[in-house]
Amino acid sequence: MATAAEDEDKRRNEEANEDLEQQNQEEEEDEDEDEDEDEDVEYVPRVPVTILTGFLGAGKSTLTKHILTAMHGKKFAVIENEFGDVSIDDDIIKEKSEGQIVEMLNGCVCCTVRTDLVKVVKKLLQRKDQFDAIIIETTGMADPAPVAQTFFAEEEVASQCELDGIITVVDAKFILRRLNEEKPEDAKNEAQEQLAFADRVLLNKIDLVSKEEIAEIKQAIREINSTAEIIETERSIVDPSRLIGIQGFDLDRVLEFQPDFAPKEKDNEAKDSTDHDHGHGHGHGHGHGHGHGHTEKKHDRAIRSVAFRFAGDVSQPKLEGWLHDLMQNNAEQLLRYKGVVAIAGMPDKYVFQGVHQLLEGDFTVDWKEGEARESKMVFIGRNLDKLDLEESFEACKALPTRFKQGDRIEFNAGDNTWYKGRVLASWSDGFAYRVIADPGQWNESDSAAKKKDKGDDDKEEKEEDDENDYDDEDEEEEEDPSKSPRFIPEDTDEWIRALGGDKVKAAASAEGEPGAKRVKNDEDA
Ligand SMILES: Nc1nc2c(ncn2[C@@H]2O[C@H](COP(=O)(O)OP(=O)(O)OP(=O)(O)O)[C@@H](O)[C@H]2O)c(=O)[nH]1
Repeated sequence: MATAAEDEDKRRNEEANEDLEQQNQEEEEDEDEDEDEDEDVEYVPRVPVTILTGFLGAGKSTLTKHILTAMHGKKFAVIENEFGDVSIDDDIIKEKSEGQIVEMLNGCVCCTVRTDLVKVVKKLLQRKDQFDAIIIETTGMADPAPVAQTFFAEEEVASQCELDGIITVVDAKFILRRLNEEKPEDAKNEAQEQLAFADRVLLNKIDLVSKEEIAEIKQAIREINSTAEIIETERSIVDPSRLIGIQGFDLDRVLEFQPDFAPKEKDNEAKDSTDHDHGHGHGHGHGHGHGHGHTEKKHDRAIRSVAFRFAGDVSQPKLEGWLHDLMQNNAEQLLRYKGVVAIAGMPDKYVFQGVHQLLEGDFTVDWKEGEARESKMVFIGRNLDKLDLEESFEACKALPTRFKQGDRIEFNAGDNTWYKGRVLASWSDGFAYRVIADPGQWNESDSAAKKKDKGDDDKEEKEEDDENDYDDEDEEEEEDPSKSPRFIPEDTDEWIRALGGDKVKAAASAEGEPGAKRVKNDEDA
């Protein structure tokens, strides 16, 4: 026969489930409404933008001309960026580009003329019905990052344009020399930088090098950027559809990326990362190792890519913290990164990508049935410490939770108050737990008392609240933990504990045992 405690337990469970059902129904209704609203919004496609980079004389203008003539039926607006006032490329390109729009931009697009770039793009957007896409040919010395950033950071530009990809043209004859060039402290090696950002690499002028040299160059490029496709060309001749419309910056497309997980790389990386541990922030890696043996050269390069993959799920709050820390501490070093992550409690893949601190992340498509949930990512940057990245990411792994569905617990609702309640689900919607408080856990007089205790500092705020009774009621409704389920970010004693947590802890330490013991459900009833 059921005891009174069991009956009470059953009743609370039923109430909690009813609440949950009602909430789910409301959420579904909201979603339907959102969809209806979406249907009313006119969808205006954004103008794709391709950035062409590559060292001086690599073959960028040759490529631009080729695209303009070979991509029949498409119209482009080309932004030509040159250092000097005399625009030679302008004339050459205009010759080739009947019906295409060519805008010149003097000065280096990544430094002095960034605001000019915005102006030129805005001007072009006024007649965007006249072209299908924009191509920006940067000067050979340009850093692609600020150019790319313009298309995220400038609101008007970002809302009408989308970065399609960064194409880096490489001069096969000189690239190794450029990559190994020693630079003064703090100076950037532009050739490394341009390769790091690339979504596609055009290995041009292959007529000037041997097959063995091509293999060596590809290896050197791979060390810097393990994800970009390398296309060998002569006179920059390539099917333009391999370069334009690639959606290299599209989050969904990032799903398709396959970082090169060559096993040999792993050994090198581990060694490499310790090499770089001692030198932070000063472009180390140029200064030592003057030998010109090929193995030595590898370790001279400050820019490299590190890629890794992990099986299993990660915790969303931990991942967010990790990405936040990365952006705070390493944004300058991180040139380009992409990742696909399995988040505990979420059916869809989380995809992130970015350039320096401009991180974009979103949930995209679902994990397929039977597909192994795993996380894979690649970081391309300066002086990256692979071990550190791997270890810090591994710390984001979702650990098994202590409590299971139906367990009675106490939880912290973020107001330093412990509420008694029950676990509705674990690893739910990216959080460790979804819980609901027992009925009557929260009441208005407690809340008023808490507010009073907060003292005079909040007086102004309170007056504002009084003026706006309607909003106030809404807020309190939402904050009532007895009415709506709460999400608990982490399975720690700071957020969730066994019923009677403090008492249990005291008892446990009195017995000389570390930590709290689990409490049986019926002990509380
Ligand atoms: N041998 C050889 N020469 C090439 C090839 N591609 C381009 N060139 C030549 O290399 C020179 C430089 O090419 P451009 O296209 O002007 O190079 P760029 O990258 O635009 O140069 P900058 O604007 O100065 O940065 C030109 O004389 C081209 O004709 C190639 O595949 N093989």
